[in-house]
Amino acid sequence: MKVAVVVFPGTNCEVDTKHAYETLGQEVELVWHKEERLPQEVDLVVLPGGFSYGDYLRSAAIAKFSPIMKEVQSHAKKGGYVLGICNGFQMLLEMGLLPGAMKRNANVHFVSKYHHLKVENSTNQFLRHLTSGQIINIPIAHGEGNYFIDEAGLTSLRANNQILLTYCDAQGNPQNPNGSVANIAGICNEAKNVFGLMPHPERAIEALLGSKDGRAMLEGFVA
Ligand SMILES: NC(=O)CC[C@H](N)C(=O)O
Repeated sequence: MKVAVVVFPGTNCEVDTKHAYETLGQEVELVWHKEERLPQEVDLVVLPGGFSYGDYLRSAAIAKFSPIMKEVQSHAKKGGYVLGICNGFQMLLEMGLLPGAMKRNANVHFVSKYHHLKVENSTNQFLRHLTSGQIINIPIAHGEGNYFIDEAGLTSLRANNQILLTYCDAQGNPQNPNGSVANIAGICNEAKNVFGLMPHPERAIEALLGSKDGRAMLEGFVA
């Protein structure tokens, strides 16, 4: 599988993401955001975490205008897989590839810690190696992770099984570290080829570093 990891000024998770996919035996290319073409025959485009353009205006508000984003849009429109992690999730929202928007965390603090998540739906490529209802532990690190969507949008996310992950405690009781509507930590589009989440699976691929629960997620795309 060929993975393209897009790098913006201010991105800081591209090396971890590349390392994670290389650990899974995949071919990974870092792609500078000024490029106008994605590598040929790319299977998965990852928009990694970080602070693109220093989060000026609001997270990902400027990154969406980068030249490579036209290609990312058309890759997604053709049914190609796109995964947005943290700042990458914020980009997918800004680009309209995923519904909803991100606000500052309700407590206006940057939160950086391990957090339990509940797998809400695993009938998709990304979470297929996990089970619906499973509790996993993955780091979060963000200042703007307060996911917002209106009532009608939430109803349609639920109806189409687009809610992937919610925040919870170790027993699976709902928790909310940032104010997100319905404790949402990750969603996908209706066609289930575009995925966005605030937690960082690429930081949870080795038990030695605290958790390898992210590995199963990243493996979802590997044939
Ligand atoms: N880790 C990240 O990707 C950070 C995302 C974003 N810049 C925020 O703080 O909300």
